[in-house]
Amino acid sequence: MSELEALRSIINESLDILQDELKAANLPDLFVSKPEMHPLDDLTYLQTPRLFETRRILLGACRMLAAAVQPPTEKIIEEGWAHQRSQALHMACKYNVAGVLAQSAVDQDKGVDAETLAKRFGLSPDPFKREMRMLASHHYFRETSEGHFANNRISMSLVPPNVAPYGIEYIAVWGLKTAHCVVDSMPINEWRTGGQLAYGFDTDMFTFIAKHPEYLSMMVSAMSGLYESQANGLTTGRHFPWKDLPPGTVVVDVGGGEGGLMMAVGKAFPHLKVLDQDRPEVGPAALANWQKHAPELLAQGRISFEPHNFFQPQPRSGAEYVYVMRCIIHDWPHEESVTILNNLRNAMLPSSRLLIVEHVIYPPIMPKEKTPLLLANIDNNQPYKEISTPWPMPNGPQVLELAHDIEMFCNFKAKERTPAEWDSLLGECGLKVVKIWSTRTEFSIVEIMLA
Ligand SMILES: C[S@@+](CC[C@H](N)C(=O)[O-])C[C@H]1O[C@@H](n2cnc3c(N)ncnc32)[C@H](O)[C@@H]1O
Repeated sequence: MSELEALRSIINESLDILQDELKAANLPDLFVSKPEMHPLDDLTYLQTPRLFETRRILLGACRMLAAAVQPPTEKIIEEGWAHQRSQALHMACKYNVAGVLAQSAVDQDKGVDAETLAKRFGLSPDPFKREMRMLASHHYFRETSEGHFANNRISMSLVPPNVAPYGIEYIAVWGLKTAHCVVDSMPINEWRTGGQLAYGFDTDMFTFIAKHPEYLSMMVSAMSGLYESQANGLTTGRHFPWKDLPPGTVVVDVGGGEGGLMMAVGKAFPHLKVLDQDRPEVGPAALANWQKHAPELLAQGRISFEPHNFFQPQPRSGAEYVYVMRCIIHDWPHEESVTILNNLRNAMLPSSRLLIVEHVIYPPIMPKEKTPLLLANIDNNQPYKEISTPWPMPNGPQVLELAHDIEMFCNFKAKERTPAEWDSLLGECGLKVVKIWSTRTEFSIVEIMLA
């Protein structure tokens, strides 16, 4: 069978399974053009294991099919222009174009002409129209007739308070400038990160952005929105068995930020207490977050904040503690990561567990054997586990996870890790992996104990 034939059959079979899964979950078929969100677009929606895997495989197969069909030079040049798309999305978000087009006065069949929209935003009509047209050609909006634009399902996710606009602001403003310097940051003797070269600072990034409220708020909004929406997928008992932890266990979130993950854990598991450790200046924001979103946890005394510097010894040691770190180690170069992990290792007992929640990278290796499509074998009543990708698709596809990996290099000369890289780093710190739990989010949970 040729690659093209194999991809055709993967796509056909996966589409059938996708539609069956949607039907079984009482969900409408997926679509692009209608100006409304699909229930699956709610980032807190927890998909069945088979639905999640089917979408993952289908997307990978469609991307590979496009690579087979598109002339290679065209693909290379098209993707090289990706920054234009990113800036067009930035324009759409900055002026809340999708929000304006979602107003009830807008005729969704006709849309609004670019000139009216541009005037409202104080922009030149012709370039505005052309930016919108480019977005429409990538299915972000609809061009309903020449120069008239309306929302579709994709642009509806650009309407605040959905999290996508905050992500785009970070990517198109901060991320673009740091990415521009990434190649210059790669020579062996260049110690500076892409971010340091781009913005001209020589401290770590957290120190720099703490002094620049415009970047700080951009990052906090992008991270908290995206991270919070993943909490549901991380706290389901189907992944790490939180529910089996003994009553009274205290989950210590090291570098827990505004405490979103701990709030989700505390709400989902009433037998647990949660403790958020972070830099002292983060405490008031965490408290305000819980007062607003989880006053009951505060009243029950099950959630609290403790100032702690993770470069200092971990003060909480004992059988009642489970440690969590989400998106911490990936922010630090090797030496600092070892220090942070050693501080935790020194506090851990043989029975202790450390849960690192990060993007685990599975390299996109081409399959040597002809793995069949295994979607139909997935049992929705069993815990979620990634299936091997069918031939001829490479392992993965992990487009988002790998983008985060490069972003960690741009910002910190840090990284996301493969399972082998986790073994190596943890081994250096007297720790070892118990299990890597896949979740139906972009994160995995790496369960760790003393070696
Ligand atoms: C990427 S955020 C992750 C926040 C949180 N774990 C989450 O997933 O939502 C990194 C966190 O590390 C914290 N941090 C940075 N340096 C720290 C230090 N030396 N000690 C403790 N926390 C620190 C920051 O304040 C920030 O909250």
